[in-house]
Amino acid sequence: MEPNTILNKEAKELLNAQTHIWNHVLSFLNSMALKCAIQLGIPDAIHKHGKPMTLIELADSLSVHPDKAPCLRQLMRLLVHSNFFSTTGDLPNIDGEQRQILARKCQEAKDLAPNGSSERSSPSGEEEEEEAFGLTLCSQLLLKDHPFSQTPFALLEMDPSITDPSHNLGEWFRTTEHESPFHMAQGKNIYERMPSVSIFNELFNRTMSYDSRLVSSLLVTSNEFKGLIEGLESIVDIGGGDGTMAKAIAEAYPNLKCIVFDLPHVVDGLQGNGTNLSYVAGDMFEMVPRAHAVLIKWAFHNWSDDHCIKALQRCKEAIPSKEKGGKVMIIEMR
Ligand SMILES: C[S@@+](CC[C@H](N)C(=O)[O-])C[C@H]1O[C@@H](n2cnc3c(N)ncnc32)[C@H](O)[C@@H]1O
Repeated sequence: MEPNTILNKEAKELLNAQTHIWNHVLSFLNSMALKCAIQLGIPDAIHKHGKPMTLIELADSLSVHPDKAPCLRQLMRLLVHSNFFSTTGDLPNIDGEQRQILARKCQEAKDLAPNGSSERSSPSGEEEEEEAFGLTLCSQLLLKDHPFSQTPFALLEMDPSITDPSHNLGEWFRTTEHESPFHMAQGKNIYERMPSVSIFNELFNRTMSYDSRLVSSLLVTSNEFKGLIEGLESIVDIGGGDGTMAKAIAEAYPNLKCIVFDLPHVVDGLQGNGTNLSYVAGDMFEMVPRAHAVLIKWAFHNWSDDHCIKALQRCKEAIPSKEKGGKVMIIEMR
């Protein structure tokens, strides 16, 4: 092998390693860019427009200051790269002078537009920007009114109360008393904290409900699920939240008795359907309502192995033995 080749390979590997580190260090910007798109309402603005939007139209409809239009373009480029938006035109690099032109065009469009709308006829005689940003399936799932909207999930997981504790992960490893970095930061685990922060509680339950809508729409009528619940008289959804999943099951299988079991602050005040859906409040580490099967969807997600073993033991006590048809169904995080 040529010495030069060896040197090139090493140099390449070195640069790749450095790039790898940089990508990891900066990957939080992907999350924050997505959060910003949600905060600005970009998916809904494009959806409302009914067709892909040029940058100028977008900046105008979002009330982004014209000086910030070049930054909005960078944001959109990043989000196109991450497959959140499509683009009809090329996305060429723009230099300093082009940036100024873009900011000027946005300002002109804004000045000319009647009552602040983005409608304008090429104000400076220059060619209109060709690139226009459209929705992809991923950004459709971020629309506020989409039945499977992932916006609550995104806002929940990127809430500072969830992200801040991870800055102290190293410190957490050196302590014994805290079960999680969240616990170390707040002095409580997420479920103990929830009842006292109603906005967070509401966002959390909404997040889970939207996820259950999506999962239940795919799962409940599948042949695999039908096979699993065949012959069962009752099922209890452990940590079943607001009951979105159990409701879907109860509707699809009117002869199956469905129980939603969750902590009091989640299920208190929720009403069953008077026939095959009911709510029970309690603690899965103490006692689980009796049923022929237990369904566990994301319910063990925030708990230690010891906690999960304890809750599983309670679940086993609540159902008939396997020989008599008892079943534990676990639908965990993908
Ligand atoms: C991640 S959420 C999952 C909710 C629902 N299964 C879903 O997938 O949409 C976890 C649920 O477990 C509940 N939970 C936490 N600790 C519990 C306990 N000790 N007993 C019963 N439910 C509990 C929470 O209140 C929350 O609704």
